[in-house]
Amino acid sequence: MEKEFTQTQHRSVADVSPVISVKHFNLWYTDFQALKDISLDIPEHRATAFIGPSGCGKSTLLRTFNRMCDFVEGVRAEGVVEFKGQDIFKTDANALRVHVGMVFQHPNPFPMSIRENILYGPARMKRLSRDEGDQIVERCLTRAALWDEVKDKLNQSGLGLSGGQQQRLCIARALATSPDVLLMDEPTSALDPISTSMVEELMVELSRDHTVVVVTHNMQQATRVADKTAFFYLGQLIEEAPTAELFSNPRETRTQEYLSGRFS
Ligand SMILES: Nc1ncnc2c1ncn2[C@@H]1O[C@H](COP(=O)(O)OP(=O)(O)OP(=O)(O)O)[C@@H](O)[C@H]1O
Repeated sequence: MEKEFTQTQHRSVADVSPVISVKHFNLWYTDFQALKDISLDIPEHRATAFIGPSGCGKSTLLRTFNRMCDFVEGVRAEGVVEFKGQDIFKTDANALRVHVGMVFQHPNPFPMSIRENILYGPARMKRLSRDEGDQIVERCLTRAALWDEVKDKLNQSGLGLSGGQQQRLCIARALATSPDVLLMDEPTSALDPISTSMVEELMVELSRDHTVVVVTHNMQQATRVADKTAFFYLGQLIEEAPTAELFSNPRETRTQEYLSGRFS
């Protein structure tokens, strides 16, 4: 039987430069204010978790980081979000998404081969030789801990893989443009425990040379993978701290109540 992933060795987030900086950020869906005066730094090459009850704005903030919110009609934002010191609303959104990749809750391979899934992004950035393509495919699938399972069927459809394999394929696809930041929106909520464990291990591994930001409803997952955790409630950032500190010694009453299961 596979061993459950049990990482709890958090890395320090003190004095780590932020790769994303949010300053007094507000966001409205038409008249509804979903994010209220958020200020937060995302440390580079660390894993950060967003936790909080349903509807508190975690996914909205995550989707802001690569301007996915641009696709929603009626969205209005105020305040600043910087990626590597540049205001993301003053840069080209497609260029931003090359550097800030996304993995969704439900695995969503494109209806094409495993190889084509991986090369989808890179092939749009430059013309690739067969060798270059092969190298990217092997590097990304190896990084996503999927190479050994699929190396003999790279030309088969990505849709033919199991749910857990599909999610690792989506992670490999997100890695193919060599992003600095990987956004993950409840990436294991549709997966079985073994696949969940593999993806959690991957998040920790990837956060050594990428920045990982994960939205999760699973408190144990946040403690296992994240170096820093931010707790949101009704569109506000209530508290952010190194993960061990936030879970063992929350400062705010609402954080204490949420962590002790008094509301969900
Ligand atoms: N496209 C949209 N149009 C209008 N309102 C939206 C839209 N997306 C989200 N909202 C609202 O904004 C608020 C924050 O939603 P969001 O999905 O960011 O919360 P969340 O904390 O990620 O929730 P969950 O944990 O359930 O995914 C909710 O009240 C939600 O109904």
